[in-house]
This record gives sequence, C-alpha cells and structure tokens, in this order.
Amino acid sequence: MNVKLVSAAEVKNVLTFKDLIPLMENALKKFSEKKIEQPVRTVIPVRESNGFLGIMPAYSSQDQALAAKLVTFFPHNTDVPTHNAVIVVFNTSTGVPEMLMDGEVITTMRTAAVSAVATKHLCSVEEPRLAILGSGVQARSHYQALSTLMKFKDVRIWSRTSANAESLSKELGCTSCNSAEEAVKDADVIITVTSSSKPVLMKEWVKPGAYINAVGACRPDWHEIDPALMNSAVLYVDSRNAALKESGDVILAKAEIYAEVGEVISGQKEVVKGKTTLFKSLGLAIEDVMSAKLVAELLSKTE
Ligand SMILES: NC(=O)C1=CN([C@@H]2O[C@H](COP(=O)(O)OP(=O)(O)OC[C@H]3O[C@@H](n4cnc5c(N)ncnc54)[C@H](O)[C@@H]3O)[C@@H](O)[C@H]2O)C=CC1
Ligand SMILES: O=C([O-])C1=[NH+]CCC1
Repeated sequence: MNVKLVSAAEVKNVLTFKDLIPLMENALKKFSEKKIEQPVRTVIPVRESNGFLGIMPAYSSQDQALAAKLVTFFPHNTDVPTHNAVIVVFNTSTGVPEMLMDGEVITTMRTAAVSAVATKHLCSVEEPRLAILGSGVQARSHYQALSTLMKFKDVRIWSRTSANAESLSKELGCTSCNSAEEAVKDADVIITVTSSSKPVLMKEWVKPGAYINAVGACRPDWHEIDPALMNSAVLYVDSRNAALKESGDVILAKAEIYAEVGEVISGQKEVVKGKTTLFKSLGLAIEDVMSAKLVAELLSKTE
C-alpha cells in the first residue's frame, strides 16, 4: 500500500477561507439535494475522558470524492488540542487508499467556513455587532472566517476562563467581557463555540432578531443554548438526521427544525426574515471529504 501522508503544516500552507467558504456552500447544497452518500456519524464514547471517537465517511459521485474522517474529541486535553483527526482519502475507481491527511486543521477551518456560509444566508445585518462565547480553536477560526465576508461594528469575546478571553481578544483586536450576558448584549451575530454541556446563552440576553451560530454541544445530552431560545428562534441545521440523533440543543428542547441550511442555498426553502434565528451546526463528513479533495488538488499544483 503506497499512502501519501499529508501533514497539518501542508494543509495549512494551501487551504484558505477564500477557497473553502464557496466549497462548503456547495457541499451543504449537494447534501440537502440528497446528492451525497453519508450516514449520520458513528460515535464511540470514551467515558473515562468524557470524550468520543467519531467515524465520518462520505462519498460524492459528482465530485468523485470518497473519504472518511476519524475524529476524537477529548474536552479535558490541555497539552494537545481537544480535537484530533485524520482523513483517509480513497481512489474512487479502485477503492485503494491514496492519502492519510491531517484532519485537525481541516476540521478547524471547514467548521468556521460552514458558519460563515450560514451567516451569509441567514443574517441580513450589514455591519453586525459580533459576540463569541468561547475562546478556543473554533473561536479564532470563526472570527477569521466571518471576517473574510463581513466587517463588524464591534466584536466581544467571553470565555469561562477570562485570561483566555483576554488573550484571544488581544490577538484579534476585540473586547473581552466578564460575562456571556455582557458579551451578547445588543449583538446582531452570536457564535457559541464552547465545550459546555449546559446552556451558556440565555434567551433573555439575546436581542430580538439576532442571528446565532450554535457550534458546540454535539451530543444528545449536551446543550449550549437555553431551551427557551431554541423554541423561540427559527431553527436551521446542517443535517436534520444528525440533529435529531446528536443535538442535545434540539432534542432536550424538543425544538422544531425549520430547514437545513442547504435547503436555503438550493432554493428549496425561503429564509424567514426579521425573527431571532439560530443555525445548529454539528459537522458533516461531506464537509471534510470535499475539503480533503481540495487540499489534494492544491498540493498537486505545488509539486
Ligand atoms: N459543529 C462542528 O462542525 C464542530 C463543532 N465543534 C465543537 O465546537 C466546540 C469548540 O471546539 P474547539 O474550539 O475546537 O474547542 P477548544 O477546546 O479549543 O475550546 C473550547 C472552549 O470552550 C470553553 N469551555 C469548555 N468547557 C466549558 C464550560 N463547561 N462552560 C463554558 N465554556 C467552556 C473553553 O474554555 C474554550 O474556550 C466544541 O464543543 C466542539 O465539539 C468542533 C469541531 C466541529
Ligand atoms: O464535525 C466534526 O468533526 C465534529 N463535530 C463535533 C466534534 C467534532
């Protein structure tokens, strides 16, 4: 077996949000048009660490892209990232594995790119006030991804560890806040990227008509969002099937899903304007598969 190894550094060298955001828009569209083969991911709990191993395969015939991501999430990691992943890329004619690619950088960037696509379609404020709850890997990548699409009136960051919020705020040129309530006050766009299993964003803090990217809480018994907010917002998801199986925010609130964001992109569903709106992101294998194919193509141009 002759498998090419692709490191995180090599992925970082070629992958940009400029290329990734339209690619994720296309991936979400195709997924909701049922042009993608993708089961809801299999998750193996690692209870001692409150973590899990996720198994995420997908195939796009149109793109001739066949791959599977193996991703671990160990929330209490300190010396290494809490998320680690590899992506195996297969030849679609022979099924022979051709690449073993770092999946951590791809996960970091494609997740933020998906939120940027959802924000583009679901938020109509020109120069929004942005609030980010969480100060980790996804907080940084979300700021970077959304910044490629829009300017912000101001940006406020809250984290349960104030030193981390201060550090990221200094790095990004934003304001750190001492409470989540202070951070989200009057915000037009709110991003929740914490590893909390209990709500960190309460309905009464959120300005009517605001837009929320809810990115954390990917297990059926974890939630980041106040159930009252889940039930009052117009709710979009990346995948209905995934949300109904994996999302504690949806399941525990018994929230009604209005649409997949891919249905908006493909024109199957209209955007409901003027109401508090929430996109629940869980992460789809096709996002990783299409990202890995792009990285392979970009790397081949550098050889
Ligand atoms: N929707 C998707 O496609 C993806 C979602 N995620 C999720 O996004 C979230 C953030 O991921 P990363 O930034 O990579 O993780 P990270 O470990 O780099 O950052 C986690 C952040 O959450 C905060 N946090 C942890 N426990 C908390 C608690 N109990 N209450 C409040 N804040 C808490 C930490 O202080 C840190 O600021 C995670 O829940 C992760 O599972 C990650 C990758 C893809
Ligand atoms: O899509 C993904 O890779 C993940 N979603 C939640 C944790 C990792």
